[in-house]
Amino acid sequence: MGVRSSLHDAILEKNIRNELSFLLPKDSTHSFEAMFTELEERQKELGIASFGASVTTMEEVFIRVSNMEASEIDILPLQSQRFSQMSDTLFMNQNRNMSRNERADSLTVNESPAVMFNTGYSLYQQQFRAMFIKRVIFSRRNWKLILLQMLALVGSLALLSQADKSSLGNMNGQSRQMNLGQYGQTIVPLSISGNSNLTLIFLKHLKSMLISDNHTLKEVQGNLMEYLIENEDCIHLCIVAFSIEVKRNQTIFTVLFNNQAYHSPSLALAMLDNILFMSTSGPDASLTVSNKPQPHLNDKEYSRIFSNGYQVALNIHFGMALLISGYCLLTVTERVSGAKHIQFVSGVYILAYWLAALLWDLILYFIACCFLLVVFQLCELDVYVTGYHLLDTMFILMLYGWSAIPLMYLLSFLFSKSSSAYIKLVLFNYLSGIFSLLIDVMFQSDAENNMPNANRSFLFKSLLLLPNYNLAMCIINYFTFHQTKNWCSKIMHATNLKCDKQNTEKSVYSLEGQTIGIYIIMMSTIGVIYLLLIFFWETNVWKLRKFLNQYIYFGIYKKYKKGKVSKELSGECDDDDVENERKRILGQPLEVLNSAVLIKELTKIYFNYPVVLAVKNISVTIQKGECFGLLGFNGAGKTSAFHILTGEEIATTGQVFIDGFNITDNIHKVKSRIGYCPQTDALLEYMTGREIMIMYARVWGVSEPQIQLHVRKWLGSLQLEPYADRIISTYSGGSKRRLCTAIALMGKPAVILMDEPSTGMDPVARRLLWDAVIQARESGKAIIITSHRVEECDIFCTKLAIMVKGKFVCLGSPQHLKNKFGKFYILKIKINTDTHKQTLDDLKNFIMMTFPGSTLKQESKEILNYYIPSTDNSWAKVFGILEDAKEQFSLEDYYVSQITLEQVFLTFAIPENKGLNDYNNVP
Ligand SMILES: Nc1ncnc2c1ncn2[C@@H]1O[C@H](COP(=O)(O)OP(=O)(O)OP(=O)(O)O)[C@@H](O)[C@H]1O
Repeated sequence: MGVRSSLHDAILEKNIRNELSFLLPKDSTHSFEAMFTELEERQKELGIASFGASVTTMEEVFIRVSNMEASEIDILPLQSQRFSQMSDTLFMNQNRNMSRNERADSLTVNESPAVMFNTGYSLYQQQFRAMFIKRVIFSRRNWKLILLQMLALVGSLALLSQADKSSLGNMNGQSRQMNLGQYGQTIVPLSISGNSNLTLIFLKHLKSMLISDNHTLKEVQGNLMEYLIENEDCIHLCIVAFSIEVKRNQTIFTVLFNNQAYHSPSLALAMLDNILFMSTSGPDASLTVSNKPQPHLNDKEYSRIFSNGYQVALNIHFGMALLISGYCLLTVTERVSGAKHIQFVSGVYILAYWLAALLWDLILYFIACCFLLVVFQLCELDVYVTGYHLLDTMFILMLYGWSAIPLMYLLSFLFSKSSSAYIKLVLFNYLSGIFSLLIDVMFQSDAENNMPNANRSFLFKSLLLLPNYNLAMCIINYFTFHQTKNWCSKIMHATNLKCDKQNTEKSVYSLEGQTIGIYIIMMSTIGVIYLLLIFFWETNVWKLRKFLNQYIYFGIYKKYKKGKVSKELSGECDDDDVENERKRILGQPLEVLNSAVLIKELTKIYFNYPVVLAVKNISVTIQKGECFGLLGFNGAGKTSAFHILTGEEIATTGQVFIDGFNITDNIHKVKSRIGYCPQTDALLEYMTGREIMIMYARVWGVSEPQIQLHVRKWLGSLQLEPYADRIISTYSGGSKRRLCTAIALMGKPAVILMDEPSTGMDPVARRLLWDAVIQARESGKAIIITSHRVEECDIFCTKLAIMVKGKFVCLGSPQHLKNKFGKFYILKIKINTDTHKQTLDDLKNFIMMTFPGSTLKQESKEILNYYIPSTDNSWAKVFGILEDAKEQFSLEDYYVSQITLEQVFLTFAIPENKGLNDYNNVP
């Protein structure tokens, strides 16, 4: 054909779809005129839509310097000649622009054996497994946190129970020995009036008795009563006192007791009896006197049975709040970081996602409960752990987990930070437990409160929706029920206990009286209710948001901002390509358009204050095997459009069809058809690169035996193998982007969306990314990409749109845009350093005369940089003239290229500019 016939050593670099790219050796610039002349003359005959030329970029030089040829993966195998010589590259386009070389084949995923994807139940099973393993890995990597939560539960219970232990342990009355030693070292005053044998013997035994416990015997002269009242020491230390009065044939023993000491009367009498017994039976004789309360349940003890149940419930609440609230951490983190959205977009079933999470969290919770039962045992809370009670308690605790964990998941939707979610949920759990109990106690016991019965019953029914209330009531009633039963078995006729047969023989699980049946039923039920609410939220919140956005907010906005809506959202555009595309889409039915992605009059308004019109009525189609580049400045609306395409945001008006499915109506069908690399790295940072890739391979349904190979291949394709077994949080920014890209590409999506995928990547990594994107495009996938690197889009995008303030301002292939908006060539002339000033002036005059309207944009000692109008100056003419000038002015070198896409793009930074017709505005 034209290029080869004129230039034999031209190398076909790429041949993709309707686009050819040649490498032209620099030595052959003399033949360029003939080649371009032939192309221009035979343009129609050869079916060439447009063509252009560009020069080697610095980036290519950088890669060369980076020794890529030494690497196993030679990503630029065909470009070796480009770097050794300063050559021009010719692009021939038929509406499409160039692509990367086709030889990055050592990486190609297309060559590997066909990957089998599971569907149906096997896929569900695989996804459940992936989600479960993800949770296990999180717990394994954060084992300290998990352990801390468990310790918080058992620790708080153990500590709090320790404080109550005395009251809990003293349920049975204990006997007490009547012994003066129990009061420490005391003073025993003794007053003797008169003498008798008996007095002497008494004195002897009293002394021997007191000496053993180091008590002080104080013989009082005078009035004993006065001594007892007035002596400072005695006021505190005299528990008993003796008085002996000898009257003729009579000796009177009087024993006095301190009536502030609870046991002193019986103690005093016991001492006197002991001494008298020793007097009659010898010094070794002794009487041991003890008191033991009768098993009688007074009102105080009766209320203690109940209060102890309450104490356990209150103590458990604190630890449970610390433990249960922790189950929101991963859920909030995944949602906020966008990792959950990527998982759903990759096709994870909602059921698999939540049930796997619940199963693993229940396993962890079960382990914590086992520790808790050990603490019950250690705290002597026998009623919960003896015999089959252990199983009952475990059953109650597990039911609480079943109801509380889904509630934590549900409430986690309210938070946007995991740390604040945890703190707030701890408070919620603790306070809801405490206050619900308070309300219960207040309204149960306060017979005088004048709340109507209906309201009271409503209040109690509402409390039953709180897992914490149900747990507390189970703990309390279980304790009370068994303690009451215990007491009833000891005292058959306890007046204040209901010990009748009906009460003592009923089951603790019954629904009547102070039992736990109703709470057990409620915990089982609300667990299911909360799970259903989660599924409802996940599946229907979309519809609710759609209704609010499209009908309520937009309806109101339209009413009050009629003028703005008709002006800004009309969809009309000055650019004929944008307008034609819009008309084509509006004028043809969906089936005729038959595109992988169809965006039809899409508008996105953020109804915040102030209202932001982010996307303003854009329409475009993207076919299979096409790569659509969305260019725009910061805040142009690219990410908003992306969010709508992935179902993260709701379109205010308009429709988006992905693979034929309307995303606004059927978001769930669309999801498994998208591979998405978001703007921010939505990775699970506690996993390794390999682990996350394996997880996504399972999510996509890659058959188990093929997973390792498939993952290795994708890790290799983006040169991630060396870091594959490192935790993602230790990756560099560029490596994280590569991983995100690999995840977006690895499945079997029909459409791949990439939001600034190359941000932070070095040139080598970028090349790898381009190769991977090109391979995906060639395999028939539709790709939509946003990037601030315009040259990147120039390389692999087949269609481009530049977005300014939410609108498309131009649309078409890169070559088309360059031809349309860049009505000039860039000419760089390298002059010899020894060129005379006169010759230089002659050269400048020559250029200005030969190419009228040219502008000298830059001038340095060696280089002259001109912009030459392309109208009336064909490629052939320019090359012909410059070849002559090269000899005439002894130029060292020159090259001509068309303008870059970046220059086209930058012109739109000035809104008044409509392309590059006035190249004084060109940067
Ligand atoms: N959640 C939001 N709430 C309110 N306004 C928003 C929200 N997200 C984006 N915007 C606004 O919408 C406009 C478009 O933002 P968007 O993020 O889509 O731009 P972009 O082209 O992706 O920018 P960048 O290149 O910086 O990523 C901006 O004015 C932005 O402030």
